[in-house]
Parts: sequence; C-alpha cells; structure tokens
Amino acid sequence: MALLPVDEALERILDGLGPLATEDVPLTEAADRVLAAPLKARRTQPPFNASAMDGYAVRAVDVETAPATLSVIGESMAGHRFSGALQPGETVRIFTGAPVPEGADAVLIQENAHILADGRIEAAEPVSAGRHIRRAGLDFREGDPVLEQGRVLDPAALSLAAAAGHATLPVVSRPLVAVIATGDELVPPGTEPGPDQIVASNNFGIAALAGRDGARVADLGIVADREEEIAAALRKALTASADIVITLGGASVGEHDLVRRVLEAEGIALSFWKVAIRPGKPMMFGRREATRVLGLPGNPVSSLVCAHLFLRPMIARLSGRTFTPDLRHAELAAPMRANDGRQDYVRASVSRGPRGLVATPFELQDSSMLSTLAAANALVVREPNAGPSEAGARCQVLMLR
Ligand SMILES: Nc1nc2c(c(=O)[nH]1)N[C@H]1C(S)=C(S)[C@@H](COP(=O)(O)OP(=O)(O)OC[C@H]3O[C@@H](n4cnc5c(N)ncnc54)[C@H](O)[C@@H]3O)O[C@H]1N2
Ligand code: MOO
Repeated sequence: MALLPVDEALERILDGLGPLATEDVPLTEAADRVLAAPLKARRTQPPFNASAMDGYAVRAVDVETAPATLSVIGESMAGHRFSGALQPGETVRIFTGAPVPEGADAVLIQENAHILADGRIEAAEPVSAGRHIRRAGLDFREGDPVLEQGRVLDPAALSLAAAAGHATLPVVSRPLVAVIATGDELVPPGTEPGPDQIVASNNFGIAALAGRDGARVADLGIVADREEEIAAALRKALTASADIVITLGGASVGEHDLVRRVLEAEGIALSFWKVAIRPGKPMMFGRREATRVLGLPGNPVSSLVCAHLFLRPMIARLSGRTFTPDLRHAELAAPMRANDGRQDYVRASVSRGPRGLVATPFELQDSSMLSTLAAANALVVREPNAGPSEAGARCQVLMLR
C-alpha cells in the first residue's frame, strides 16, 4: 500500500467531522468550552446611572465655577441608593458603583472636595455635566448580542456572560477519547517490569494532550497482544460511545501487530493504513458510525507526534473550535540531511535569535526516545524529498508548547 501524504491523511481524518451536540452547563463548568448559540444580554449593565468614583453627586450647574459650597443631604452607596432628589445647592455623598441620585448629573471626586466645619463641602474644582458617571447601558443593554456562537469561553467571555444574566450556557459537548495501550511488554508505571518488559508511557502523554484540549478521556489500560483482548477493549470504547478511540502499538507489519485485523473484524471501516510521515508511518484511521479510530504506532514519540498532528485537530473539530497549528519560520542552527519520501518531524529546540527564531535539531531522533521529545519545544517540518539544508537556511517549525 502506498504511503498516504500527511495532508491527505488529515483531510480524510477530518472528513465529515463536525461539532458534537449542545449541552447546557453552569458557568463554573463552561471555561474554555465553545458557545453553541449566540448569547443575548438578559439585562442592562449598568442598570442605572452609576458613579465611577468615590465623591459627591452634584448638579453640574452648581459647580460651574469653583470654589462652590454644597449641603450634603444623604449618601448613596453600592447596593443602597439615595432615594431623594437633589435641589439646587445640594449634594449626596456617593461611592463607586452606587446609583446617581435624581437631579444629579456629575460626580465631584472626593480629592477635590473639602469638608467644612459646618458639615457642608466645598468643591475645589469645577465639574462638568456627565463627569464620572457611567450611563445606564454603557456596557450593554437587555437584548443586545454579547457573545457570538463559536466563541471560546475565555475568562473575559465567561464574566461577560455572567454579567449579562446567564447562570448556564449552551456549549458544545466535550468529545470522549478512549485510549487503549497494547503490548505484552507493557506494565503500568509503579509496577516492576519483568525482564523483557517496559513501562507503558505514551498513553499518559496522549491522555494529557487530549485533556488539555478539552476532551474527556477514558483510559482503558493496557491489553495484551491478543486479538480477543484488543477487541474487548475496543468494544468497551464503542459501548461507551467514544468519539475517538486511540490504540497504541501493534500498528506495524509484524505477526504480533494485530490492531488492523481487529479493527476490521470489529466493523471499523479503515480509511487508510500507513502515512508518508516520520515518525508515525504505520498509523491507521477508520470509522464505525460516529466513532473514529486512530491506530497509532507504539513508539512513544511516534504516537505523541501523530497526536499533535492528527488528534488535536479532531478534538478541535468535535468541540466546535478551529485548530491552527502553531507553524513558524526559523533559521537552522545546523545543517540537515536530504529527506526521503516521508514528511519528517524532527525534534528540535527553538529559541529567539537576533534575526528571529533559531531551530537546533537534535542529533538523535530515534522514535523511542522520550527524553528528546521532552527536551524539544518544536518539530522542524521537512517536506518529502527535501534536499539537504545548510546551517542558516530557513525552515518551518511546528511549536509544541
Ligand atoms: N519490518 C518493519 N518493521 C517496522 C516498520 C516497518 O515498516 N517494517 N515500521 C517501524 C515503525 S516506523 C514503527 S513507528 C514501529 C511501530 O510499531 P507498532 O505500532 O507495531 O508498535 P509496537 O511494535 O507495538 O511498539 C513499538 C515500540 O513501542 C513500544 N511501545 C508500545 N506501546 C507503548 C506504550 N504504551 N508505552 C511505551 N512504549 C510503548 C514497544 O515496546 C516497542 O518498543 O514499527 C517499526 N517496525
Ligand atoms: O514511523 Mo516510526 O514512527 O518512524 O518510528
């Protein structure tokens, strides 16, 4: 089977994938979710003309010139308005956020007011009409559209929704990602591996990446290299209505690489197997009804790189977000060999140099080496069949953090 170009693999993976159903959640659970419907204000903010400062509510005509003396007839504080009205020569002590009393049309800040011995105040500066008053509806009015459908509910958006009177918000549901690690050689961290065993690792990174992007994750643990075991885990994921199932390992061509066979036997229609990518070549993708299955290679770096490239866009699509990979241009700090026919993702360290970003590719690129993946903050992207590059040449980097 010919190797599928990376772009085409992504296209097939995302084909027909759209936002999940809408659910209503309280504000406390809405952070970073995607708003599923346009939001209108249920109230006007501020609901009354409010003071923006601590000081004195005045009639501007009384303080056209300074000094001007005024009688204090009451107090208006946030949460407790002054219910009377100002007559000529009168003022009301007022605090930030408090309703401006009837008759007043400006606020004299207290720094410009002197309290006289008889309790009256003297304005040291003239005050013009409207000064330090937040008009009712300055922020928004009832019925105004305040947030667009598709808006990611960042902290400011969440606060705006709250201010606009919404206790719950309609958001796109979070995709469920099930992760199945396969391999007789794997034991969970904290367990002593047998002489021929290693500790399962990439499932944790995949789960973390998915969780960070807002997915719910079901870790279905480690299954042995036996078709029935892999099939049982897959069925569990399908029964749980996972939107995405990730299998790790068993993707290659060896006799013990069983995942493809199991997927087909379980009715997963395979769209492709093997992509022109390094690392990650033996990855596969298929679908059964609404569930997408991404069969990633076992090598930890391969699976994590593939997750960055393919899983993240899937989660974004299902969540109603657009996904834009953080691709940038950089200058190579070292020469790179000519590439073969696979699109190469080379672990590298990218830092700021005098002329922009500088990428230092790491010497060792074995796809088992998590130490170099953890040290990398970017991947240098090498096109298939790219010629050799000199140090100083421009390159494209995919930022990982
Ligand atoms: N004859 C060929 N052999 C291989 C080819 C090939 O084209 N022809 N492709 C190689 C490439 S490229 C990759 S990538 C690997 C992928 O193999 P599998 O997906 O079948 O993965 P496994 O054999 O199950 O595991 C590979 C490696 O990764 C370790 N592993 C697996 N799962 C985990 C886990 N959850 N945590 C940590 N480590 C894991 C496993 O022990 C193996 O060392 O195939 C090449 N072979
Ligand atoms: O494609 Mo494999 O992931 O190179 O090692």
